[in-house]
Amino acid sequence: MTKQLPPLFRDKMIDLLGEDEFERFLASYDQARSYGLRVNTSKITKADFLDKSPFALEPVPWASEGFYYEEGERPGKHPYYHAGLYYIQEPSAMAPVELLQVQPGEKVLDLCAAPGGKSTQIAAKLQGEGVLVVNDNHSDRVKALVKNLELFGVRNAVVLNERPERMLNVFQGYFDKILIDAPCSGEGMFRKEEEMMQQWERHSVQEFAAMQRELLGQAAQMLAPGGTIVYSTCTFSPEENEAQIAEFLDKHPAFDVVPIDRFDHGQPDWLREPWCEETFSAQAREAVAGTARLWPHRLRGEGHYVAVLRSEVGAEAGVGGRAEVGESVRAEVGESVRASAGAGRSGRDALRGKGRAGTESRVSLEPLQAFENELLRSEPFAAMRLVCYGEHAYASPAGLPELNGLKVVRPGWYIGALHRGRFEPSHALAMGLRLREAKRALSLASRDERALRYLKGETLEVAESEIIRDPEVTKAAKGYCLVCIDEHPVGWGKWIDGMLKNEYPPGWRWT
Ligand SMILES: C[S@@+](CC[C@H](N)C(=O)[O-])C[C@H]1O[C@@H](n2cnc3c(N)ncnc32)[C@H](O)[C@@H]1O
Repeated sequence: MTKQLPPLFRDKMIDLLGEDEFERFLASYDQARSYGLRVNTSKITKADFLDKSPFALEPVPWASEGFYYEEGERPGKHPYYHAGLYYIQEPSAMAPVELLQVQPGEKVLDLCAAPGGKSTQIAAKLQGEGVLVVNDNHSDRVKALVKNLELFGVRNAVVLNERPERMLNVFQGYFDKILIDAPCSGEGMFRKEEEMMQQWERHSVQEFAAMQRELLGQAAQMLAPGGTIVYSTCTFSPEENEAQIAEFLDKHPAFDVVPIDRFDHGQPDWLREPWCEETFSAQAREAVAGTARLWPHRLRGEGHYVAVLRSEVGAEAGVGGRAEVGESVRAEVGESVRASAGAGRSGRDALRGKGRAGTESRVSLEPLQAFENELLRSEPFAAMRLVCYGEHAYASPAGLPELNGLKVVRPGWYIGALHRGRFEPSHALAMGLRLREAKRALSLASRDERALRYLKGETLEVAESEIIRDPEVTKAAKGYCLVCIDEHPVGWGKWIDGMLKNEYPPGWRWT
């Protein structure tokens, strides 16, 4: 393995680390890597998960919900994975969100979010309260992001597929917290993913540094006064790390670095030729010592860099000044979602929406209301804004600005389709519910062979007595029911005469 490191990378690391430290660093490439998962505490408490965990777990010291599991375990092949009880995540990658210190109720942006590892971590910290906007400019990667958020049962996320410069006017000074998990040269991932080495040879560090500089400036404009940005990369190069932060601090005097004590420090000494120009202020150079480096030879995880940047409480909103948008933000018919109904019940009998052709349509909400009355014990959308996109209904988190003109992939929690007078609940709705919220449900034990058969998409034999319902409220067993495994929702089924018709989506099935 060590022989295959790109020679230029090897030479640069010797220059940065010195011969002795480099030898220790190099030896880490021959050591086994660590594997991690993070418990979804919006679905299950850590204690309950540890009680029923089928894997031997050991806490990741820097991530409150993170655990190491042993090589050879296959957490992706367990019904609890399909129930969204955890996310499989490299342990060092858990650090940035932990350092963002997200609190329930905050407005949080994950600017470079796909495939969503850190978005799901933020969502768990928000506990369903507040607003989570996640964005990625890569349209294919956004699909995985949507799937991971749905699997995690996130209710309060909006998914965008935008270039950040087009978001500036809409979100000027809006967010309490912003994560920039920046596109980078990926040097810290060489051990985990060897193909990153070929990618490193194709793209220069300078190419990524230019993108990172822009992203930092754009995030500053979308941050509320007193807000926090966490900037992270999975690379070692000072050009993409300390130099980005020093340059940002010199350009944005309203920001300070919040020092991180838990990890090795950032390296002011590396702010020099041949890696960087030596033009940074003494203050900025000193401040980068408060940023963090996660080294694969000094902890159980891959290589990362993290900086926490806080803006002054009294700073002007959008501290970078007014948004400079290269092109005007225009409405994209068919891409944007018109939100027109309030959250109140009275405004819910019909929704005005936009169809793909851009024609205004009125969508009757009666079938959705009938479904809620029949199936849902709680009112999960009560504090949200219902929006329609063609036939598709979403519950959007309260307090969002109008998103017109932006490429919105999900304006909120996807509830289902209103089609020819019927309501078809979405898989995302099932994943975002709890067993206690359903008036009709089936809970299979994970050891019951039908649990796996359900996940494979098979029709099941289910006795009427197995359908959980409160006879006071719902007498009939017939119809939609929330299917759970060990009481955790995994999807919908339709029960009739001793059979459960399987509604588990084909793209999600156990293979
Ligand atoms: C390091 S990855 C993010 C990983 C993700 N945070 C996670 O934890 O799963 C960086 C992401 O940035 C996206 N990206 C690159 N340039 C971008 C830009 N200008 N704006 C938004 N996203 C961008 C890439 O498509 C990529 O998905």
